[in-house]
Amino acid sequence: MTADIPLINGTSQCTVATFSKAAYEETVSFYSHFLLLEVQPLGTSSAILTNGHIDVRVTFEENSEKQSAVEARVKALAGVEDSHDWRSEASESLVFKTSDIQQVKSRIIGEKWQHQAYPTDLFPMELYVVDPVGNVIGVTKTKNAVSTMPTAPPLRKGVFTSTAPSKTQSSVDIAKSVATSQHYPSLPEKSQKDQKAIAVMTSGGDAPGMNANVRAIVRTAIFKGCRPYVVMEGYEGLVRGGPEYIRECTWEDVRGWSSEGGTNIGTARCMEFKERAGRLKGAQHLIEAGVDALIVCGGDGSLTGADLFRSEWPSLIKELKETKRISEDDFNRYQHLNICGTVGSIDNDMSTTDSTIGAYSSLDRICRAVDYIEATANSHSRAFVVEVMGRNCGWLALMAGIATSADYIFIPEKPASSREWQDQMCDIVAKHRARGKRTTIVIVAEGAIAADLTPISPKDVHKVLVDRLQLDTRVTTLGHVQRGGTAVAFDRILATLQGVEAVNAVLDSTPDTPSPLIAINENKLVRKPLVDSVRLTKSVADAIQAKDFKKAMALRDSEFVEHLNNFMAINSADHNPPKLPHDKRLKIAIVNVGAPAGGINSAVYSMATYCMSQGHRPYAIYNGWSGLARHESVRSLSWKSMLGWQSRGGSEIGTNRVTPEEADIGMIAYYFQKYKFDGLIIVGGFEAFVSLHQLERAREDYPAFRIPMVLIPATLSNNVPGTEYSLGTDTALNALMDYCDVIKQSAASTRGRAFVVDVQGGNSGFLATNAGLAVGAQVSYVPEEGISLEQLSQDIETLSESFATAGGRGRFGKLILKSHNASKVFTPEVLAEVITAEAKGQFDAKSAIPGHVQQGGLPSPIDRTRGARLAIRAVGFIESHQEAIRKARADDDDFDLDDKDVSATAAVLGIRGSHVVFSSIRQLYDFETELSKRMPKVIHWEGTRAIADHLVGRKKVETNN
Ligand SMILES: Nc1ncnc2c1ncn2[C@@H]1O[C@H](COP(=O)(O)OP(=O)(O)OP(=O)(O)O)[C@@H](O)[C@H]1O
Ligand SMILES: O=P(O)(O)OC[C@H]1O[C@](O)(CO)[C@@H](O)[C@@H]1O
Ligand SMILES: [Mg+2]
Repeated sequence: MTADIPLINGTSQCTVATFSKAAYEETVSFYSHFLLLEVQPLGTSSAILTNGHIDVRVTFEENSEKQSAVEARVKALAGVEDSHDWRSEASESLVFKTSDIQQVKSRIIGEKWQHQAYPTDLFPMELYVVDPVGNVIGVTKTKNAVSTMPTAPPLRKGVFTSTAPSKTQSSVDIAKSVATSQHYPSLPEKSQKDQKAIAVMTSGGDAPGMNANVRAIVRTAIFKGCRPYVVMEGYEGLVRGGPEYIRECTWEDVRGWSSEGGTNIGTARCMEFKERAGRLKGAQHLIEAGVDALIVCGGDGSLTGADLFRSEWPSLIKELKETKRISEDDFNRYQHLNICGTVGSIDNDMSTTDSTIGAYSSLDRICRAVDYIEATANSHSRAFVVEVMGRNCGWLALMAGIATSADYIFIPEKPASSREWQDQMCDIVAKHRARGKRTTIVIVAEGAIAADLTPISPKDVHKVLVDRLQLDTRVTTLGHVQRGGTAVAFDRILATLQGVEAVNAVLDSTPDTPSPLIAINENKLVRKPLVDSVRLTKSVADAIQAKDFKKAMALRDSEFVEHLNNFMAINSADHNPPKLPHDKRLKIAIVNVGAPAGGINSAVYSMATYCMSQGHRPYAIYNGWSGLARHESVRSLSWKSMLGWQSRGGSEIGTNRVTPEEADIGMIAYYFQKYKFDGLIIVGGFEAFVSLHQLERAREDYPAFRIPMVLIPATLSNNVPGTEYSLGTDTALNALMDYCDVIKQSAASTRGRAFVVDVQGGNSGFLATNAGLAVGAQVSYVPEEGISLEQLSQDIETLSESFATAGGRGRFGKLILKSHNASKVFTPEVLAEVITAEAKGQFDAKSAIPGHVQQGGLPSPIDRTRGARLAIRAVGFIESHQEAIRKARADDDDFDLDDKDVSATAAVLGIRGSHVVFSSIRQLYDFETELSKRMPKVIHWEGTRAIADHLVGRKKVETNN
């Protein structure tokens, strides 16, 4: 059958639609072959179905300026190679094979539906939806590339038989014909052949964040025009097979999952999969289900299994073919196993990634528990031995040790002989007690061992503390509490972004590309070859088994080693002799500037204790620059005075927003001179950034500032140039996320309600964007974009559609996050009123103001441990720049501020991509800062916004700026 679609002049600006989002999705999932065409004002296009081929014709106006851009875009959308001869003189003709139609579908439907990566900058457009037999079954709107699909009967048949292109027939006419047609098309058999099916499974111990990972994979697969599947119960589901265990999934199936703990698709430890026979069944079942690609979210064991499965695949399918369990066709089609790992495990034991999904949630549970224990331990002056999980890996114990300033930790990577650990632990604990500490916390990793590989149990430790130190001691085994509860913000965001990246990786993969593992290094997602990560992970375990602990440490990721060294240095502060000789010992000051942020106290505590371990003298400038200028508020920090700071929120040494120039820079220089500071660490946000700039400029007039100075960014706004991460952002994100979870629950219970939440962050949309991603908010409005009327009405329309689709069924609470500075006119109250009015009784909206709750109470483990790490790096910076600045300082007349080596001695310590870097304040202030906005020029989280939108199906209106 041949059906022609009339040519349409695409200049029409009307909104045309034929079906609702739900109907659209239903249609898409019913038909496997769709073609969406775009029609631009620049030209015309048509599609003709001829015997298994779709012939797309694109005709461009002569000499159109945008012609080549459009042409390139059409080519890209169609997935055609450059080598295709798709142009002829008068009109262009592009012939797709039927298999190519899928490409068109997957690219265009997916992208169009979510409006991502669409050429909105090029032209307004119209879209046709054409079913496999050539019927136009939908036309969507033209203006600003926003497709509007209000509720209307689905699947109206509209067969256009005119063979002569009609330039007068508008898209409105077409839509009307479609909508008023009385005939429904006979629905063809679902053909899934060429559409990629992507399955996801969770395996091994469950980990908070796995659900967010599954949600992101399912929705991104749909977004990309693929069919998502879930494999229930981990490898057990693969081995059992069938539709009960390998299930196709829909957009709605995963609604709300990012806020749920555990894994909703089940997990297992499957012994059968460890045998070849089990994997053979798994391969057969995957092929039977038509799955093209498998994403495994699990720990080291699961990914070892995945890697083995991948390497064995050719022999597995060969055997399946020879034993006639799969057909020749299937054998040919499933030649390669397209597999990808997203690492989900609380243990954080996979090499090559800094963090596994779930590890920081587990750490959060541990830190809370130890914080609670501290109170009772303090009351009774008791010792507690706390056992934490981590079978072969000490990451949880180590990080908990830093975050709670535990007295001693046991981890499998650094065992000692039985005598050694007993002596060392008793020595440290006894000294801490002698200096007035009333509590003792010892953290034991589940897999702790002595140097002869014999396990060390909490009972063994308890016995030593009682027998040798006569301490009143209790043991607490935290157990599965550590795997329970919902994921922290970091895990939700990591899991979500890794899920999106996993689908991208699967779609990019060719038979020649190695199977990837999606890792994170510092702040950057990276694809690593799965086989290498598995090999490296195994080599750590092998080295431990071989008692080669040095090698085990060397094979561990560098961040792990850094944390361990830091823990030992901080912990030895009060009793080991200082490391550095007298002539290398310095006087280092620390000051807090700006609003309080989680992790600041940890930075001060770690800086001071690390200084002590090195032999430096740490000073605190209390109450910021004004405290110094007015009251000479400088005190040297003592070990005992800082007990418990690690886990406290706010700023123990006091903070405010006053800059040196506002306070009195001359007085500040005088006190710097008086105390003979050799280095300065500033912890704070944008005012701290400005402070560092002012001090650096003032070096000209005040030699006292000719010392190394470093800023550790700390602000929930995360707007300090030179870093992608500021202390306090994680604490704030969690505080906001917890708040949102609670009100979302309320909204969901009421069924028809949306909340507009006011979010802090100055001119930075970081908090709103990332919290939006973590809680699955429908919309986030940020200062970088503002709130346009068009976008607002589009968002209200989308909200209405969603509520209409839900029809009062199911848990359906909606959140709208609004950065406080996104709009002065649209306050949360006004937004809520407008939305309620526009909803016309269908639903209502309320405003919610979390306010300073967002500054967080207890600092998150991420902020505590990063605070420690960055503070110690900052001290290292001051140590390593002494020589350069001393030389420059020697000749006062010749002190050259602009000398590169000199300006490098005043820097911001930041995380940029996969690196921790020091960037000179001069460079940042002069070239990388939008001063009037108090923002960096480059917004590093911009890409996250598009992902957050596509995961909730938000439609974006094109803006001209
Ligand atoms: N060497 C292997 N070969 C084949 N399959 C394996 C292998 N190791 C593990 N698996 C499969 O992966 C499953 C989960 O592995 P494991 O129990 O080690 O958990 P994990 O993925 O490391 O997660 P976690 O340690 O966080 O609980 C196993 O039950 C088994 O089905
Ligand atoms: O809960 P299960 O299956 O007994 O497994 C416990 C193990 O799983 C882990 O929690 C990892 O998920 C390990 O830390 C622990 O040893
Ligand atoms: Mg494991």
